Amino acid sequence: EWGYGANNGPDTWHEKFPIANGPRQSPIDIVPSEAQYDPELRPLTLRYDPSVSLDIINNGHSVQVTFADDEDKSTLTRGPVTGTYRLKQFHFHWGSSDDKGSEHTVDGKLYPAELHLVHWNTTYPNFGEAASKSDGLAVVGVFLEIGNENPQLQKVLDALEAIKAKATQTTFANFDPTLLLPSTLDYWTYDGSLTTPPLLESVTWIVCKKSISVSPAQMEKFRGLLFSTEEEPECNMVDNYRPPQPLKDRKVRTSSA
Ligand SMILES: O=C(Nc1cc(S(=O)(=O)[N+](=O)[O-])cc([N+](=O)[O-])c1O)Nc1c(F)c(F)c(F)c(F)c1F
Ligand SMILES: [Zn+2]
Repeated sequence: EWGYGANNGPDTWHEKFPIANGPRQSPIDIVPSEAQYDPELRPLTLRYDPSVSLDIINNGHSVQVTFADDEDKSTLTRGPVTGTYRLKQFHFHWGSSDDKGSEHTVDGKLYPAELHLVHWNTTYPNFGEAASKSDGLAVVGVFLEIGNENPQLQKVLDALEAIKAKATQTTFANFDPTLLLPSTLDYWTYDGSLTTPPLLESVTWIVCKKSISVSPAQMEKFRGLLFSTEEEPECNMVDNYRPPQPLKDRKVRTSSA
């Protein structure tokens, strides 16, 4: 089973998922001076409804909050996409120390963590169908930076005690992910992939320029999670990030000059 360890980590994924060496893999190092301002890019419109948040899961790779996606209640529109994309889940990637943890980097800078909000294109019947199409998914990435305690993030962290081990979950109702977003939604965008197997090249990445805060104590809460099940020896869930991949024949566009 793939993971982030020495024997099953990102450098081995190509064995079962050859697309790992494909033309549009994620994450990437974002170089702001090389990003192309595109005046046709519209503001990103995120409209989230807390009533459709369902549960919080330790899936053995990350902590994920899932949403009911049978109606257009939590959507992503405009920005670099056409049509309507529905929020399916959000999750995080983080490090074993504050000097690493994000998947995207900016001029080589790593952040302590990165939030991913995963949406699927409603021109397709469901998430699984969309995930195999080149315009099927849109993931919003938000960097977490060490600073003041983040009260909205704390609601997620307070639920972690109940889902310490892999394959555990609990209900997580009335959570509004809007409160996890930065104050302005200027972004970089490029065509990429899932950053975990199956690494499908179906993601329009929308990486926010502004970060949100996380305190050192809050980072420690993420690090208390386990990759391991209740039956296995404890293995802390840390460094669950894929390193940057070759840009190859791609351009990064920016929504603001
Ligand atoms: O649902 C998925 N979510 C997902 C994506 C990422 S991601 O880091 O790749 N991402 O896109 O942000 C990270 C985590 N995570 O919990 O760490 C995730 O759970 N992945 C996924 C899948 F598991 C499949 F079996 C599949 F068929 C498919 F189409 C998928 F897209
Ligand atoms: Zn992710």
